[in-house]
Amino acid sequence: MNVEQMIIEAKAARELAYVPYSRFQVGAALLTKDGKIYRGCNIENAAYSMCNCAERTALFKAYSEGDKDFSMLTVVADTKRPVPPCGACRQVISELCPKDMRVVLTNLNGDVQELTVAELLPGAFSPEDLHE
Ligand SMILES: O=c1ccn([C@H]2C[C@H](O)[C@@H](CO)O2)c(=O)[nH]1
Ligand SMILES: [Zn+2]
Repeated sequence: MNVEQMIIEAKAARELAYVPYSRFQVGAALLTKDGKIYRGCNIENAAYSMCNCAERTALFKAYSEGDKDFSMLTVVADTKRPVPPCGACRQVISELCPKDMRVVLTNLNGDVQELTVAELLPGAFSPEDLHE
């Protein structure tokens, strides 16, 4: 599975976004090490704080199906720059994905920014910090 195909998957996911409040559609695609793809879109709610981002939708779908080994995450939105994941998603990605995993951020203009999970959230609070 190559990056271009993963971006197509994220764009398809974006079409399903439920965004009556922000009108801001986001799509994500998460690739497992054995080649399965989980798509995610953002899903909003009239109780605004319940909104769930596309990245976390994809990750939670995979995790809840028992898939926990990931090799790439792509994210797309209609932004000027490649869409930057929010802080909450960076924290969740940081805990559930390998530190060296590729994260590919894009927009509808075809701009691409690629970074690793470690680069996405330097100094992340981690499970190792919980207990001495
Ligand atoms: O990387 C991002 C940034 C924002 N959103 C969602 C949250 C909310 O539904 C809308 C506006 O913030 O976009 C995502 O899904 N992913
Ligand atoms: Zn987010």
